[in-house]
This record gives sequence, C-alpha cells and structure tokens, in this order.
Amino acid sequence: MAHTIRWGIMATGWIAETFVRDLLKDPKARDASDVAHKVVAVASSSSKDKADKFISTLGIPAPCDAYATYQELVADPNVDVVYVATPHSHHYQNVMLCLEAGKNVLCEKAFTVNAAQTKILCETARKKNLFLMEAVWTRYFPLSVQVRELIQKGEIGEVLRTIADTSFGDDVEEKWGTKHRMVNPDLAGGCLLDLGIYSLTWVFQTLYHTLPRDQRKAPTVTSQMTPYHLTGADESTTILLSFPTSTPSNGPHPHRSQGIAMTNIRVSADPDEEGTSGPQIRIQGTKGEIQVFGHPFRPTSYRVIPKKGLGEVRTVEGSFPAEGHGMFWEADEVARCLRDGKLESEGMPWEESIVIMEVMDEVRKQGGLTYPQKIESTEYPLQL
Ligand SMILES: NC(=O)C1=CN([C@@H]2O[C@H](COP(=O)(O)OP(=O)(O)OC[C@H]3O[C@@H](n4cnc5c(N)ncnc54)[C@H](OP(=O)(O)O)[C@@H]3O)[C@@H](O)[C@H]2O)C=CC1
Ligand SMILES: O=C1OC[C@@H](O)[C@H](O)[C@H]1O
Repeated sequence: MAHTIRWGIMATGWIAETFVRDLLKDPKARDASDVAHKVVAVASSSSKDKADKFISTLGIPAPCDAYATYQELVADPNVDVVYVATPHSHHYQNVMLCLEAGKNVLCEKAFTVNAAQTKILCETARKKNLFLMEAVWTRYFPLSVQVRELIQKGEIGEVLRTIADTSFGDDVEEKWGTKHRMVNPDLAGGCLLDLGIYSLTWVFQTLYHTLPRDQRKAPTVTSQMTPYHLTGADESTTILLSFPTSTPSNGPHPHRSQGIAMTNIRVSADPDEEGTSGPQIRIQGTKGEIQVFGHPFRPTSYRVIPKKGLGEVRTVEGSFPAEGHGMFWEADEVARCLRDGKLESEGMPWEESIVIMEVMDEVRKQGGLTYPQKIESTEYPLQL
C-alpha cells in the first residue's frame, strides 16, 4: 500500500508550477509503488484568484483548497508538508512560518540568504520534531545516485578533483533587467545563489558526501565575483574549494581534493545547446573520470572513462519518466522520510546544507556582495 502524503504549495510562480506538474505524474511510471502524492492546498500571496487559477490550469484534482495568504495555508490541518517556492530572500521567513505552525517543509534552493538563517531553521525543525529539507532536486536523480555509488565503489579510484560549470549565456540586461529575482538584490539575486549552488552541489556530492560522515570536512575557499553593473548582484562567480586531507578508502596516501565551481549568466557552458562544448561536470579520480552531460541541475547522461588499460569507456543515458521534469524524485524522498519518521534526508543532510551556505557566505564576503539587512536578518517575524 503506497504511503500518500498531502502537499500544500506556498507560492504560484514558475517552479511551483513545474513541481506540481511532476507531483501529479503517476509514481508507477518511475517504478515508485511505495509512495504517492496529493496536492490538497495552494496559497498565493497575490490573491485567491491566482491560487484558484493555478489549481485549474494544472488540473489538480479536487479537493484542493485555494488560499490568499500563506498563513491560511500553514493553518490547514489537511496539509502534511509545505513546498516553499518563493524567492530565496523570503525562504527564512516563510519556512519559519511553516515550522512555527507545526508543518513539515521542503524548501527551494538556495535554502536561505545566509548560513545563520539555515542554522536557525534546522534547529527549529529539530526542536519541533519536524521534517525539513532543502530542495536540491538534482541529488535525487537516479543519475546522481549512480554517480555517487560509482565513486564510493572506487570505480575511478580516489577522486581528487571536480570541475562544475552552471552557466547561461544570456543578454543579461535584456533578459533579466533589474527587477527579476535572478539579478535583484532585494530578492537575494545573483548567479551564485541561483545557479552556483548546482556547481557546488556537484563538488559536494562527489568530494564530500561520498566520504563517511566522520571524514567530511568543510573546505577552504578562494573565489572571484563579477558584479552586474545595473544591480551589484553577481553575474559571474568562480570558486576554488580545497577539501582537507581525509583518509582515502581506496588509496594508500592521504590527499587533499579540489573543487572548481563556476557560474555565469553572460557566457554559456553549452552555447549551442547541443552539448558540443563537452561535459559541464568532470569528476576526476586516480583511475579515471566521470563526465556528466546536460545542465548540472538537470543532467541527462554520464560517461565513465577509465584510465588507459583499465577498461572500456561507457555512456549511461538518464531518462525522465512520463516526460516529467525530474522533481518527483525529491518529492518521493520527502514522502519516504515522512513515512519513516525522519527529520532530515540522508541525501541532503542539514549539516551539509549549512556547510554549503557557509561556503556561499565566504564567497560573498570575498566578492563584497551583501544583501539588504532585512533579508540577511535572522529576526522572525519580519515584514519583508
Ligand atoms: N529547483 C529548480 O529547478 C528551481 C528552483 N527555483 C527556486 O525557486 C524559487 C522561486 O523561483 P521561481 O519560481 O522561478 O520564481 P517566480 O518569480 O516565478 O515565483 C516566485 C513566487 O513567489 C511568490 N512571492 C512571494 N513574495 C514575493 C516577492 N516579494 N517577489 C516575488 N515573488 C514573491 C509569488 O507567488 P504568489 O504571488 O503566488 O505568492 C511568486 O510567483 C527560488 O528560490 C529559486 O531559486 C527556481 C527555478 C528552478
Ligand atoms: O534552480 C534553477 O534551475 C533552473 C534554472 O533555470 C533556474 O534559473 C534556477 O533557479
């Protein structure tokens, strides 16, 4: 019998729509018979009409309540878990609202504006015995799980370097202007928090998460940031991460590993959108390399290249069952965690979200990027 969870959706923007479309797909199409999803409530801070329209446009089956405030959503006793899909500037206030009301939460990336906010959210969830997860959906792709398993099995030896590039070649002024959340400092805009997080995801899930917990150590960070001339938010950021020595499971000598995480919204990592530029992620070990193709947030295939004489090159294609976007895998993880009484997901533990937020804090410090005091604040409640 499938364990069904009842979702409340906070906000009706682009990603909320994409996530809900995936929630409505039949789990059997992705071989998930143990969990199921229902969308029972949607809230829009703009108007009830907007929530109603969201429900009808997406064809969410009745009963599904529409609310004109987020407060009403978190007070709904039918909601098991809230999906927070507001801009990152608002995550701290919105997640606190959910937790204070006793709701479990899946919150979009970037989790918060800074690490201090993330720490308080995790502490609050722990105290209130509630589930909380940063929605880093890519980690739950079968492709990501397979890549992590290959690394842990020693397929490419000791992994010493990961290079990841999440970059869009946009006409920034034309496409994003000054008000869009991608570039608007009032909404914690900039490519680091929006896209750089995926490059960091690949660095962390290959060089950090694959180690036993007691060997995961925060990296040192060196970085460069280029501000967007119209708003000051970053339009380009490059980070060099150096992970401290850990005892390798498959090699005799302790080594440091390095990650290079790049993001840019003015030059693309895949200009012709055909993959001609090669992989956007390269994971390099002493016995070979794994290359990952497609956007780092939505990878489509990977290639294992053993060192000469150690085996054959092989390519593994991913797939998106039922023509989904790929967000249902993280939703299934939430359902399983709730079913099993877990407060956090092993795939994206609180501790790792905090370390990654600390890295981004340090990168912003080095690059001189600060956001308005209101959205950096840990005060709650605060009207933004
Ligand atoms: N996992 C992924 O692949 C993606 C994740 N994201 C993340 O999701 C979040 C939302 O992004 P996205 O859906 O693209 O953003 P949108 O601008 O499309 O939607 C954000 C929604 O948040 C609500 N909102 C509440 N307060 C504000 C405010 N002050 N300004 C703007 N919107 C507000 C609005 O919904 P309402 O009026 O209904 O309350 C709005 O529609 C971000 O944190 C982003 O990083 C985004 C894209 C992809
Ligand atoms: O999380 C994201 O992934 C997909 C991108 O298009 C989007 O800008 C970003 O927020």
